[in-house]
Order: sequence, then structure tokens, then C-alpha cells
Amino acid sequence: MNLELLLKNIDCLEVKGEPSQKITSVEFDSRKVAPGAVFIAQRGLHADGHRFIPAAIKSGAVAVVCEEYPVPEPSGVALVKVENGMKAVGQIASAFYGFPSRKMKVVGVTGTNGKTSIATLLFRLFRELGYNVGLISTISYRINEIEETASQTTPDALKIQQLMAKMADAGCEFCFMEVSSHAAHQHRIAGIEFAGGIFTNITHDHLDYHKTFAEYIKAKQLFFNALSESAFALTNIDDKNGLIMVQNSKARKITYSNRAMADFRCKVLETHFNGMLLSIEGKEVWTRFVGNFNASNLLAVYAAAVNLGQDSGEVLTRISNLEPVKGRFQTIRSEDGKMAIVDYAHTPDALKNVLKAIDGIRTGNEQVITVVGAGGDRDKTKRPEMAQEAILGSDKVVLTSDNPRTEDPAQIVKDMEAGVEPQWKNKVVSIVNRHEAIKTAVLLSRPGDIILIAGKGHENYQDVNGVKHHFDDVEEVKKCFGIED
Ligand SMILES: CC(=O)N[C@H]1[C@@H](OP(=O)(O)OP(=O)(O)OC[C@H]2O[C@@H](n3ccc(=O)[nH]c3=O)[C@H](O)[C@@H]2O)O[C@H](CO)[C@@H](O)[C@@H]1O[C@H](C)C(=O)N[C@@H](C)C(=O)N[C@H](CCC(=O)O)C(=O)O
Ligand SMILES: Nc1ncnc2c1ncn2[C@@H]1O[C@H](COP(=O)(O)OP(=O)(O)OP(=O)(O)O)[C@@H](O)[C@H]1O
Ligand SMILES: N[C@H](CCC[C@H](N)C(=O)O)C(=O)O
Ligand SMILES: [Mg+2]
Repeated sequence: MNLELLLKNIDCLEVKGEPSQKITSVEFDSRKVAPGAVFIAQRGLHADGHRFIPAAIKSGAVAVVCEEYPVPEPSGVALVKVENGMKAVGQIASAFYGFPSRKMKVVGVTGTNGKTSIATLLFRLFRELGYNVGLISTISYRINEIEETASQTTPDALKIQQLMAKMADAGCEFCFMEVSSHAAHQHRIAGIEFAGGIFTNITHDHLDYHKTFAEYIKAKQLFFNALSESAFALTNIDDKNGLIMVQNSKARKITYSNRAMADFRCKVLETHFNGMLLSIEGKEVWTRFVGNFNASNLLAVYAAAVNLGQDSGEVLTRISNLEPVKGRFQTIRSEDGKMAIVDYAHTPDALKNVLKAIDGIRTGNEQVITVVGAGGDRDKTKRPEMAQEAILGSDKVVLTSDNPRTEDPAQIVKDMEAGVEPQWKNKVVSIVNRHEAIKTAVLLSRPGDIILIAGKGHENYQDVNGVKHHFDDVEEVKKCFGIED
């Protein structure tokens, strides 16, 4: 593709050099540049991409997009000046791949918790409705039945456009994707034309990156602020920031709620261990999900589907057949009547919600034993809060490791212990080794008890110093229960 054509829809300040250069690929990482590439320099957290312009040219880049021209200015390559290198990646990649998001309806889901659940359920629902569909989520990137394990919740802008181009080629009419706050802040979603956005909730997480809660809210607002007038912005008004999230959006605002007056409403009529009876828009529907937060997620799925033009009756019927997402309230029963729940709750709010859901279905005679850790190289302030939530909702708690990454796992457990008040000490035991922690929880349990294993959900590894060691909570608990696969 010709450089001039590529730059047509992009906010560029100036172009120097040959504009009719033929471009054969787009890269923002100098290590991946091949002859014929356009290299886009972006300023990151650890490095400044501008430093790698000479390396990119040496590897054959024929054009360079940057915020500042290199000194001395190289000859023989086109130089394009932009205000924001991060934004330019999405805009240029989108043009390079033929604006794939215009060829389908893309819906983004943002919020602290519930993104994977909603995006995945929308994907499954629309598959059931007979469409070709794409999915970009924490667990996997999917194009109909073709699945690739995900490396990030929302990958970099180039990868997103490459995935969307493949989706468009496969005839996808819809794409459901998670929009993490990191992605919104780093403009990974630049160049995507969204048909709609969904907000779930915002609670304590990622303050290591955003520093303050206000900045975290602002990052998520960026997504809604960029939606066009023709898009919808579906927001959960049970969250106190639900309306604030969409206040500066040009999109059509739609609200949903389990508690208040809203455009879409839902009520939990009955809760059992294997599901809930809901009333959605006054119609009763049996679902295989547990917990008020899941009622909220299913309502968002319903409201989005209806706003995407689907028949409401058909959508409700399909919703009753949907199954929970892997590692989200996944239950495993032992032969002697113990029940384990593997769940991806890795924030204080998620933990509180899951334990509340368990509380709503327990008889009161059994013990609830929770195994939980907190991630290394992530928000440290959530550690004591997670320990507190676990204790408040459980009879016994085992504090353990969850992806220590480059931190000392024993120190992370100590940080969690800081949330344990003296009167709770006899409820809590710390076992850094997660395998031993799960084994201990099972040993402490009696028939009828509920063991919540929180934080890792679908993950099948323990990340220690950048090395991912195989570890799977479901496998671990099955071994302890003597269940063979
Ligand atoms: C904290 C964070 O988000 N970091 C992301 C960021 O990295 P960075 O700012 O450190 O990049 P950098 O190393 O400073 O490099 C700057 C630039 O120089 C370039 N470079 C660098 C070296 C070189 O030799 N040549 C070169 O050209 C790089 O390609 C880059 O363009 O930009 C990179 C490229 O897009 C991302 O891969 C990287 O994600 C890292 C791997 C990460 O772990 N991110 C996590 C925290 C994350 O994104 N999580 C969210 C939310 C999860 C959730 O709660 O759901 C997610 O969406 O997954
Ligand atoms: N609507 C919700 N409100 C609060 N908690 C929820 C909600 N939905 C799910 N959860 C809890 O959060 C956990 C993670 O859910 P999910 O994977 O859908 O969230 P996510 O937003 O994709 O998380 P991540 O930021 O890691 O991508 C679940 O296992 C459950 O414990
Ligand atoms: N997307 C989240 C996932 C956290 C999952 C938990 N198991 C952990 O490693 O902290 C993050 O990267 O913060
Ligand atoms: Mg997710």
C-alpha cells in the first residue's frame, strides 16, 4: 500500500520525503521490522520508541512515524510527524488492513469486573443465533471456532487490527471485545469504529498503573468519549459511577439495573446452586448462573443483543441455554459431598460478590473455606482488602500465592496479612505454596462444606519471575477430591 493513501485518514502534522513509498507492513517494535515497513515510534513506560528509529531503518523501514524527528534526519526514508505515536499505531494499522471494524459491528466491554463474562456470553449468544462472530478477551481471541490463547485482555493496536481483518475475511458480522483501562489509556483501541460500548462497574484495581481512582475512572471514560453518535453506550446504573462514565459520550445512552428504574431491568426471583430464576423485562427466564453480579452481566448481554437488532424473545430463550465461562464460579463436587468453586475473583469487590453469592445459596450449617492470593507486580493496596473480604465472607481462609511475578511471594502474603485484624487471626492460615494451600483447605473441609478457590479462574500457570509454571486450580482440587479426568 502507498504511504500517501495510508496517511489519508490519520491526524498527521507533517510529512517529509517520498509520500508515494510502497508500504508492506506496519510495526511499532524495531525488533520486528522487515524491509518495506513503516515504523511507528511510541513512548512507552520503560523505553522511548524514538530511540529505536535507527535500528528500524537499518532493518529496512522505508517510512518512520514519530512525534519528534530524529537527529540527524535520515535520508532515503519518509518521515511523518504525529502528535501521539500510540494513537498513530491503531489509526495506521486500521487503514493498512482496510478498516476492518467498519465491516462488522464491534462492541467493547469495559469495567473492573465482568468484561470477560459479558464479551464471551455475547460471543456465544450470537454464535447460537447463527452469526459469524469474533471475540477478543482475557481467555482467548476467537474467530468462530478458531481459537488462539490470549496474551493480554486487550492486545496492542496492531494485533487488534490484524485480528479484526481476519474476522472480516471470515465474514464476521459482530466482534465482542474487552477494553481494559490500560488499553484505553494507551490508545490500543484507536482506529476501531465501535457500534457500542458496555460499562459493568468500577472498583478498586490497577492503582499501581493509574495511581488514583479518579485517573482510573478517566481512563475508562476515554473509551465512551470516543464513541460516535451512531453507537450505543450501555451503562450499569447500579454502579455509582455508571452515569459519570458516559456523561461526555456522544453515543446513545442506555441504562440497565437490577435495583432501580432503567431502560433495561432485571430481578432475581430464585437462587439455587445450579442457577437462578430471573425476571428480565418482566419475562421469567431460568439461567445456569449464580449471584446478583451474574444477573447484572446477563442483563447487559440481553440489552446489548436487543440494541444490536436481535429479537428479544429469541435472545431470552438462548440466554437460558448459556453456560458459565471457564473459571467463573466453576463448581467441582467430591464424592463425599464437598463442593469446590474455582473463580477468577482477583479484586476485593469480585471476592465480596462471589462470597455474597455463596452466602445466598448456603444452608448455614456448612463451612465456607476460601483460598486466595494476590498478584505480584500489581496494585499492592488491594492485598489487605482482599484478605479482609475473604475473612468477612468465610469461616476459614487460607492466604497463598497468585502469580508472584518478580516479587517475593512470602512478602505478598505478608501484605495480605496486614488486613487481618487480631480477632480474626484464628480463622486464617498462610501457606505460600498454592498446591499445599488447596490441599490444606480440602483437609480442613467436611462433607457439605464449600471451598472457594479464588483469583486464577481459567489460568493454567503460576508466573514466577517471568516463567509460567503449569498450575491449574481445577486440576489441583480434582486431585485432592480423588477425581480422575
Ligand atoms: C504496563 C503496560 O501496559 N505495558 C504495555 C506497554 O509496554 P511499555 O510501555 O513498557 O513499552 P516499552 O518497553 O516502554 O517500549 C516502548 C516502545 O518501544 C518499542 N521498542 C522497545 C524495544 C526495542 O528494542 N525496540 C522497540 O521498538 C516497543 O515496541 C514500544 O512500542 O506497551 C506494550 C506494547 O503495546 C505492551 O505489551 C505492554 O503490556 C505489558 C506486557 C503488560 O503486562 N500489560 C498489562 C499490565 C496489561 O496491559 N493489562 C491489561 C489489563 C488486564 C485486566 O485487568 O484485564 C490488558 O489489557 O491485558
Ligand atoms: N458484574 C460483575 N460485578 C462484580 N464482580 C463480577 C462481575 N462479573 C464477574 N465478577 C467477578 O469477577 C471475576 C472476573 O470476572 P471476569 O473475568 O468476567 O472479569 P474481567 O473484567 O474480564 O476481569 P479482567 O480485568 O481480569 O479481564 C469473576 O470470576 C467474578 O468473581
Ligand atoms: N488482568 C489481571 C488479571 C489478574 C489475575 C490474577 N491471577 C493475578 O495474576 O493477579 C491483571 O493482570 O492484573
Ligand atoms: Mg477479562
